[in-house]
Amino acid sequence: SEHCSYEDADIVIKEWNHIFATGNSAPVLLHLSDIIANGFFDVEPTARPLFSRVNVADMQSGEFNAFMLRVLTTLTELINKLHSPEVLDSMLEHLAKQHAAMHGVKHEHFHIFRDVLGSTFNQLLDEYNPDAWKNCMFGILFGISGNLP
Ligand code: HEM
Repeated sequence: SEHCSYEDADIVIKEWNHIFATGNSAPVLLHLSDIIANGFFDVEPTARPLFSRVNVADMQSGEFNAFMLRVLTTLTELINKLHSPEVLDSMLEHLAKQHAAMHGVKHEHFHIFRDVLGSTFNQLLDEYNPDAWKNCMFGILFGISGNLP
């Protein structure tokens, strides 16, 4: 199924928030950020200039780490709203507008990002149910990127 069921959402919420239950989430988030950013730019090096404002030239910099933490913190907020579709949709609509205003961000980038998140979480989360994540991330990623060129 491609629909994020209540049970799928429960699984994703639990598997993601396990990071925060450890009590030492910051290094885990930074490690995930690093793997995700490198994975994304390995596949799509031409997207690097889109992130020059956040100092992608030095991916260990405070600016780039802070940017990646904003993205993962936002993803956390979205995941935690999977049971509240109206709130989730309004958050996604806001993110869709922000991303649409960034020249050069394309729908295809979100397909790459989806695959990189999937393989990263599959390897690094303590528990990862691929079907639940696939079903629920579809709505999140499509909600941000559905109207992009
Ligand atoms: C789950 C997926 C994503 C989430 C939750 C997300 C979230 C965010 C957030 C919170 C910001 C900062 C907005 C601000 O405060 O100014 C941002 C900026 C940005 N995002 Fe995303 N994003 C996602 C995927 C992507 C993808 C796949 C791309 C691909 C090109 C992308 C490109 C950008 C760019 C270029 C910026 C602006 C960086 C800057 O500040 O100069 N995002 N995103």
